[in-house]
Amino acid sequence: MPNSANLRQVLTVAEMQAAERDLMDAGISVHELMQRAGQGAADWIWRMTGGRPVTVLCGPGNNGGDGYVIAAEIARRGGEVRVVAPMPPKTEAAKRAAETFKGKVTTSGEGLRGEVLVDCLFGSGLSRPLSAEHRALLRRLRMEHALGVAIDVASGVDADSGAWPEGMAAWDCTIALGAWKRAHWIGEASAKCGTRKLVDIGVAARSEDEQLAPEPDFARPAWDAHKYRRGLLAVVGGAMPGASELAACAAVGAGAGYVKLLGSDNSRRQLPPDLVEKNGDLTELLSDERISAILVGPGLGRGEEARDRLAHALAEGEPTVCDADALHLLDDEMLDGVDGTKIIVTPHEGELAQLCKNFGVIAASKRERAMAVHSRTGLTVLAKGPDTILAHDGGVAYFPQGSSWLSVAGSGDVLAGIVASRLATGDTPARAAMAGVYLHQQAAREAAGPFSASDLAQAIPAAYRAFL
Ligand SMILES: NC(=O)C1=CN([C@@H]2O[C@H](COP(=O)(O)OP(=O)(O)OC[C@H]3O[C@@H](n4cnc5c(N)ncnc54)[C@H](OP(=O)(O)O)[C@@H]3O)[C@@H](O)[C@H]2O)[C@@H](O)CC1
Ligand SMILES: [K+]
Repeated sequence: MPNSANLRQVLTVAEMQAAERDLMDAGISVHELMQRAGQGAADWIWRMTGGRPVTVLCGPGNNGGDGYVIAAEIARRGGEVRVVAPMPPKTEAAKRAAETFKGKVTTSGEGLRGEVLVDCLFGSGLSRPLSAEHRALLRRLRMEHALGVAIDVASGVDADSGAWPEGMAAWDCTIALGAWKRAHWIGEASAKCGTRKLVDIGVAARSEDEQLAPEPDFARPAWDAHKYRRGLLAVVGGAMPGASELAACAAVGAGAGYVKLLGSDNSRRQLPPDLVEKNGDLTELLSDERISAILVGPGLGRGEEARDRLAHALAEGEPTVCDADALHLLDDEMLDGVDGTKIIVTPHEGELAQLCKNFGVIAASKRERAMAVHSRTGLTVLAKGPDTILAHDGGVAYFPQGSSWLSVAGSGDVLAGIVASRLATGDTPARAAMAGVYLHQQAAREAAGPFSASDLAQAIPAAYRAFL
């Protein structure tokens, strides 16, 4: 994924329209933008499909206009291409684009069997749900073509929420025009848009409020590094030691120089050789000045003792990751006198709902819930799941979708360990969370599912190397 700011920004439909106006104010016509968008998309389609017969479904607006540019360009390159246009072009730019396509145009495409379907029925200008007729047309054409490519956003998708039209088949590829929209990264649309490509049409970086998280760029330890300088992470264990051990194992390979497990019992268990465990009075154990970050929550329990251990951990004022059980115990009372901006919470859907309840937050979508908890508390909120969303002091960050093999018990403990390890190295909460998600996803690639959570933890050093 490109790392420059304008190619990472995620724009709403309204922001995209404003960006388009800015470009026009700078003297670039809609026609020129459509040429850039359509030619760029045709380029990707040509590369992906290698000249196989293409059907372009064109709607009445500028998304349809892009479709005519794509069709004309494929024909110019010698490809076999036809257009299905259930409605004639309505906008000036689309009419002009339609004139440049000299090939076959039909209104229904009945009896057409092709190899590649390019969907330009509706894009970001969708103003109401798809009619039954349009749904049926899309479904039929999609079934009759082996490969489906959606232009900008799949027809019928709400570009701002990622809501997917019921019963609509998934696409193999979606080519975003000008900038990413939220639907490329969140909601059901993010899971069904297939491979994502972005065509740069010259939209400038407008704001960093919403962006695709940049990939981490790790460096080797400095020549004079030692284990404490690289970061000492304290993992506060609790009633169920397995989860905190797993998180600690994951943390070992993710950047911190030293990971210490602070247990709550003295029972002798077989620990992995890289883990150091200390038992005893938590306040005393946490008083080690060299500790640079704390992880608390996995296996903590939710009773009085757990509450007490969490309060002790937070009282240290160190950069801290709160996960799992800690997310049930966090509330205004627990955060009283604590600097929330130093804390990352890593909730899944259910835990995010619990946080909302604990902090009296009511919001409709996962994105809004994460943002509301962040603005209410100052916490950095990493709302994990198939569409992970990070609400942080710089705005909202989105991520490519990770492997579905990550849906395994203990996967969340591994993520918490990785994020905490990054925090221990001195990363800001936002950077630690972003790097953590990418490392977790890369570890899943390295472990090549199906894997257990401990296989995943073992794959972290290899994942780390991928970002060096
Ligand atoms: N922004 C940029 O910089 C650039 C944008 N570009 C492209 O423009 C696209 C946005 O174009 P757009 O605004 O013309 O909207 P689009 O999606 O074609 O649809 C609007 C038409 O569909 C109609 N309509 C809507 N919903 C309907 C429904 N359910 N059922 C039936 N009709 C429905 C609607 O009718 P109306 O609501 O007016 O009745 C109107 O006629 C964008 O996705 C990108 O591909 C690039 O070319 C260049 C740079
Ligand atoms: K489309």
